[in-house]
Amino acid sequence: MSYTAENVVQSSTWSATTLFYALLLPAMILWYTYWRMSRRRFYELAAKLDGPPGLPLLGNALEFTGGSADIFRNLVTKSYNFDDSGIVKIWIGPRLIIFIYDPRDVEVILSSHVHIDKADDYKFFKPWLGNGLLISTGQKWRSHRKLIAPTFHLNVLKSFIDLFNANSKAVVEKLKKETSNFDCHDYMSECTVEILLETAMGVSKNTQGESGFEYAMAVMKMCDILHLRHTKIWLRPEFLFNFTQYAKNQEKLLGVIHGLTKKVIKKRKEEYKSGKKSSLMNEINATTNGADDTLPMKTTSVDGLSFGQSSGLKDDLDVDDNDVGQKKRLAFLDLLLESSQNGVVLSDEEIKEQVDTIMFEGHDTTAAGSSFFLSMMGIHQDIQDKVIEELDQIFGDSDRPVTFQDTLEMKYLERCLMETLRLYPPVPVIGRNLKQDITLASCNKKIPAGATVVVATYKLHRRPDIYPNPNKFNPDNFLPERSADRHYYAFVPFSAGPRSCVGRKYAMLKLKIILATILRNFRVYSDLKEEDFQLQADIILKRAEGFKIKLAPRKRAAKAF
Ligand code: HEM
Repeated sequence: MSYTAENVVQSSTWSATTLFYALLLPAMILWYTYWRMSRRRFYELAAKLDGPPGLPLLGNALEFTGGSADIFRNLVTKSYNFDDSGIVKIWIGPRLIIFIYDPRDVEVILSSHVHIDKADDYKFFKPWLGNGLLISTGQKWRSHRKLIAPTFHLNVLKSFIDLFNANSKAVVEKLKKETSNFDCHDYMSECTVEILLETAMGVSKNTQGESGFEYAMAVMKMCDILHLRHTKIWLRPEFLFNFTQYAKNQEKLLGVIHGLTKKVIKKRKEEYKSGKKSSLMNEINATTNGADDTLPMKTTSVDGLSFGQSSGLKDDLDVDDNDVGQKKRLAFLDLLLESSQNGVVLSDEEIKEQVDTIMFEGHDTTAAGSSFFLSMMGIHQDIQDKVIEELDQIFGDSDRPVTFQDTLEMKYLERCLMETLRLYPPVPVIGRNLKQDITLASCNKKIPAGATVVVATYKLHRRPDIYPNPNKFNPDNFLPERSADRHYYAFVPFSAGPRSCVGRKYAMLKLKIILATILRNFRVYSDLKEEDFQLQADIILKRAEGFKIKLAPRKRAAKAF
């Protein structure tokens, strides 16, 4: 054998490689042992919590395979085994996730000013929403929330009523062409995006044109991509996602979405510089100066009306008007622009992030809520009769637009809406990352810092000990005397506490006007029953088969005004 220089190099490379692999395995075992030991307390506390058995290393990850509807059904069915304990622990690889659905435990999380960090799953929103209100945390979230919450004050919302009416009328006109079974979600989605464009961004219908429609479509398609990334495990890592066609589509869609947001902000900024007040600001000032006296100026809440949450709960949307000075009563984008002109509170980028966040949060949630409501009406004809009776009492044969006072009188419709949000909460889970241990109020057990806690709203809302016959659609669950007996945190479709939904009152008011307008014009039917629903919970709860209903013009109905 001849020892050429080439052979010597080859054999030393080989022995170095062998040595590397020979050391790799023990190094990995050592690292893993150290890692497990450093998390010993984490594992000890986790072991005390109930949950289904999992596989080594993978944990319960295999439960998340299959289609969205299969995953949802599987998780809900398996969770029944843990109904007595009120919590379910699962592992996805090294990640510990605890689902909670006892109102006492839900209160510990949602009422806290400490546990406000969103779960890692929200990171897919980053390219779209940046550090907007939904995702941000700490001081940034606190200061922006303080700034934004007053723009959802009831007196600001009242000034949107004409726009809500005009868009409701427009959707009724579009629905007239549907003569057989169809999916109402597309209509609800388009309508909510258009309303948001007008109310939050001040883009009027006349100027929306093609760009408004293109934007609405892009928002809807972006939601689809995000939904996919939440359910398809292989689409989660950035480096794999970036290889797919979805990543390319996402880039294009974000171009459209961010393009319009930037354009609108730029235009409004120029108007501000030239001293031109927006038409929305003028309307709000007219309204808050007493043009509409259905509600005293100071009022933020109305007796007997909870605007979507237990009436005993209060959040920063319920602050007294005295604390929300006249200047702060501006429409969303106007307020952000004014703040940025007057100081350093918000940069252009931050304004863009907040506008994008409102457009996302305000659209898909409301579209799902209204589509579930229409489905319920179609299935429960006797209940629809009562809603129609109430509307006929309020409006008679008149085809006049809905006023704020009318919405206060829609008590039965409101109960149906609340019952819809109970059975089909558009946001079926709320995830938080724990930075500190918490002790569960229901059982005194601890959840360790580092775990993800998921408030399982869907399950909480169907607890048999809180809602008798919990799977039955029964609007009487929201009769005042029944609600009064319940734990405040037993009904949280809009979350609750300091990180509650900032659009809660906006959503309830808008939904009442859209849904009342539809039911003044049509009777809803459904061929399917609730047992036929294939629910999927990606981010927003939906019917996988689509929200199929049928409409028939109402005989006595007022024409769309
Ligand atoms: C039926 C309709 C709606 C439902 C069920 C709903 C539900 C929720 C829920 C459960 C959260 C908490 C999410 C979490 O912590 O992970 C939330 C947050 C939020 N919602 Fe809504 N929402 C609705 C409509 C709206 C509307 C119309 C807007 C705006 C116009 C809006 C804006 C927001 C914002 C900005 C947040 C983040 C608040 C923060 O973290 O401080 N939502 N919503």
